[in-house]
Amino acid sequence: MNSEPLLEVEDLDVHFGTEQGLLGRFFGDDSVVRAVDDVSLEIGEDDVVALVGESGCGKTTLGKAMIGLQEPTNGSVRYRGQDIWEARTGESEIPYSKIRRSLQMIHQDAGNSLDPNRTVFENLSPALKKWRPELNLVERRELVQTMLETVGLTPASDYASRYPHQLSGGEAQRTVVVRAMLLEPDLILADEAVSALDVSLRVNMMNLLLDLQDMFSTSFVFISHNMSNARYLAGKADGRIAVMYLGRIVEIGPPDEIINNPQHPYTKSLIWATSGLSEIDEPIESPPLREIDVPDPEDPPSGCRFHTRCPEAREACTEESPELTPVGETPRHEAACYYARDDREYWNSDPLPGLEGESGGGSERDPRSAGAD
Ligand SMILES: Nc1ncnc2c1ncn2[C@@H]1O[C@H](COP(=O)(O)OP(=O)(O)OP(=O)(O)O)[C@@H](O)[C@H]1O
Repeated sequence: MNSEPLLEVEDLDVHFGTEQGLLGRFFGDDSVVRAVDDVSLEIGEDDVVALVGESGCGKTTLGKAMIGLQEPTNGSVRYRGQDIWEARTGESEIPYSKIRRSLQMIHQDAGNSLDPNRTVFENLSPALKKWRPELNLVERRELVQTMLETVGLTPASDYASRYPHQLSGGEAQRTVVVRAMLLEPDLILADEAVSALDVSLRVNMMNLLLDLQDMFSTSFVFISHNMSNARYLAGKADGRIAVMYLGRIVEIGPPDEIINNPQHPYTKSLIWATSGLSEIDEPIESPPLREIDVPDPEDPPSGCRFHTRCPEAREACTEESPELTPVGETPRHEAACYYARDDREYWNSDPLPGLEGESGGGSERDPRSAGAD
């Protein structure tokens, strides 16, 4: 990975106001969903990050903000040093059109993003016409067919003249991937790009994305609620897994570390929920959670947002939200958890009611009992 980041997300918030009606507004009840809250993340050249977390934790919102499709409430996203939203709204060193072309997205529902009344070539050609005006029709056709061949849609001339309804789900998805790749982007956001496919096609599709990533050195952000897929994609590409919970990244690191040496209790619960994932999997009957229900994102818990479900939670966790900090020996492994970093204030505070004396309270890791400072 090159040292200069391709994308820098800094202190990013994306908050959505919710419809309250006249009465709610009159009484000042302006509820806000903090879909993304204080997220910082760097994506390098030729870098791969798999973003995982439960439904509604903010993965798509963060992804869209990263490629300029969602306006931040606070904070910034910079592409090669240029603030994307400043570029969009005014003067900039890198024109917004260049940024737009460089940051592409592949949606889950490929079929719907193709025009049903146009052939594959006609679906793919307009973007080329716009962004590669130097190419004539013959050259555009050649390029489209070469890319169709690259993704295994052969004979390419046959596929180029098909209509979307003549494609299977996997073929439509490959067509959408070609459309994104034709623009030679620096980064592709693949939002649940394989989850709509049959299980048998998923691995093929993931392998294709990895091959393209390798061939063109394109950076990828894969959004997935599935830890196995995240591990496969980030593992093969020597990338990272970022775990999101209620708008925040709570742990990030190399896939082997995240899976076999998770530090955040939420990551542990995700791994628990995915059978056969961890090499150190010990059969635990019940989920490593105090509370199954996810809190209301309009009214998230104070302090660490996971504290209401966390088996390691102490009073300190209800007061302040821990920052992502390096954990363990492995570079690039960070967790936002007091327990993971043997925080003194945490260990000096009381376990939450109902957790006193439980094994989950982590007393055997208490650095005070080990004589740590
Ligand atoms: N345009 C919007 N207006 C209001 N709330 C929104 C909007 N978009 C997303 N949200 C809310 O923001 C939160 C995060 O949504 P988001 O779609 O980013 O989560 P996600 O992790 O991608 O979920 P999923 O895996 O189900 O797609 C959710 O509570 C969602 O209801």
